[in-house]
Amino acid sequence: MVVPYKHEPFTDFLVEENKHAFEAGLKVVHSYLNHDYDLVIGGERVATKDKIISINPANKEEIIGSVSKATREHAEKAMQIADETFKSWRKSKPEMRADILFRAAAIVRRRKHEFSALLVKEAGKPWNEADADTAEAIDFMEYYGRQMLSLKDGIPVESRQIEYNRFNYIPLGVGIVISPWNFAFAIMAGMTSAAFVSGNTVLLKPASTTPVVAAKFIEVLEEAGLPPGVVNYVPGSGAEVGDYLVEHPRTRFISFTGSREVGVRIYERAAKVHEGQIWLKRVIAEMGGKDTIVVDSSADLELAAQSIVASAFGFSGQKCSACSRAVILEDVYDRVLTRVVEITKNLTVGNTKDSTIYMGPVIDQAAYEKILNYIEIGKVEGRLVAGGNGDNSQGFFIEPTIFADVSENARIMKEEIFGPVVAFCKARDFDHAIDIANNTEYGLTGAVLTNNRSHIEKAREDFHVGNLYFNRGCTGAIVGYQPFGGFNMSGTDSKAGGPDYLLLHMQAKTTSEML
Ligand SMILES: NC(=O)c1ccc[n+]([C@@H]2O[C@H](COP(=O)([O-])OP(=O)(O)OC[C@H]3O[C@@H](n4cnc5c(N)ncnc54)[C@H](O)[C@@H]3O)[C@@H](O)[C@H]2O)c1
Ligand SMILES: N[C@@H](CCC=O)C(=O)O
Repeated sequence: MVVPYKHEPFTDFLVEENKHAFEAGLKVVHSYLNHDYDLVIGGERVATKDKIISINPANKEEIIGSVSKATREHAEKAMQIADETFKSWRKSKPEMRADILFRAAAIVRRRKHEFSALLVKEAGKPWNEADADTAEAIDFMEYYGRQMLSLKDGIPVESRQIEYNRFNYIPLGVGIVISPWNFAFAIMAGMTSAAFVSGNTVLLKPASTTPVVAAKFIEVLEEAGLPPGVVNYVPGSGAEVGDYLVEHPRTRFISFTGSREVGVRIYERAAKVHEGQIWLKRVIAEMGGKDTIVVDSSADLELAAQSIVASAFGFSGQKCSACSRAVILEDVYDRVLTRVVEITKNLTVGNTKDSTIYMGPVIDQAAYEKILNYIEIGKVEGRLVAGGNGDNSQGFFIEPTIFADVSENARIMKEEIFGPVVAFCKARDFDHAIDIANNTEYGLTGAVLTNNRSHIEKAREDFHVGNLYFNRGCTGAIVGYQPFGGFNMSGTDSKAGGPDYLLLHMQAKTTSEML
């Protein structure tokens, strides 16, 4: 019997011992900086001349690793191997597949601070955010392993006296896992684990800015006993390898997490049936957000201000769940804004190798430019009350930025910025606040700060987001506790870390035997 699932606790870095343990993790990562990582196809290492160079976004000079870059030929080879491996893997015992995940989780837990330190280096995460990312990766493995055990015998259905009916879930086939850089470990590991524990084989294409943590995860899976060919590691260009695999007739499903733009492209391309294809591809797509915190007049205003700051600027606002719109009822608007500005002006920005830094860099030059461009738009659409500047001399740093008095139809109220920028908007009353919150094509997360029960009930019914929180911020869902996924253009609401997630990777089969 496995012990009941419980989420991995977060580390308190005020405890000296934990701080030292994390520093030791950073040293381990330093010992393998600038190493080469090969593709892994059918268990074989394949080196290519063309490389993806992964750098530290806080220090452009520091190379995290050079990663081989798959071409279409490599992708084709990996597809053939995954397709072949599926013939045996689909019949492997679910208990064995779950055991591999439990062992992989145990290996990561033992090397927890090393993995988090790698996220500090490769993604520019502050220590607490990196620690949460690693904890979530462990949680996904522990949770999906248990989910597989609970689904392995199917669900009872009725039988008449003359027959014996069964209803079981079987795997789909080869899945393409395309992961983002912002939860470079958790989301990548979660999507991959769900796919293979359900009996599918996988081609994993991680984000090009964070491929090293994915290479390390592959090593963990090998150590945990995953047979060759079940998960194949094929980092490469989205346009070249991504499109090729999405359109491949042997691709059975695509599990994607990333931007709306790429998600829609994948959804459209996957819908086309190609020659030789004998199924309709399934697409699991989790995309962007434009998430809102609503504060009413009855709220604890200090809690509201702290929640807005943490949700807007944690990991530099680079979360699909980040608060990029604060909608405040007009009678408390000035007080909340003043307090948020005050807290924000005390936040530290810099290289997160130092544990005391609150906010690190944004991920790369393209993100830096895009965010600064939105800041320029914000200067026209609102009143700049904090931040507004960037510095990319060493890394890609942008100050936490607040715009006040932004109209509900402004671009910075509608478009995902994916950086440390929050817009404040005034609402006449609570109904107006919920209308503003819903006035976007996304529907991922939201929060309401209130002590008014009827406002809670109204928001529960009318605030149209996949993850709605009361009296807290809008980030930080925990696997198995707050299944995560959004409505509308935020994706297919697949609810990662929830009880239905594995079913998206399987198909139900009914068998009926006459007695
Ligand atoms: N809803 C969620 O659960 C969730 C979680 C994390 C991030 N996100 C979203 O992800 C975005 C940030 O991540 P990102 O910058 O890595 O997103 P992105 O869409 O740029 O990239 C995501 C992945 O898609 C790949 N890709 C790019 N073009 C492709 C193509 N043509 N075919 C196939 N794959 C292709 C990328 O290489 C990467 O691996 C934000 O919009 C954020 O809101 C959503
Ligand atoms: N699951 C994370 C967000 C993932 C997207 O970036 C949260 O709940 O904050």
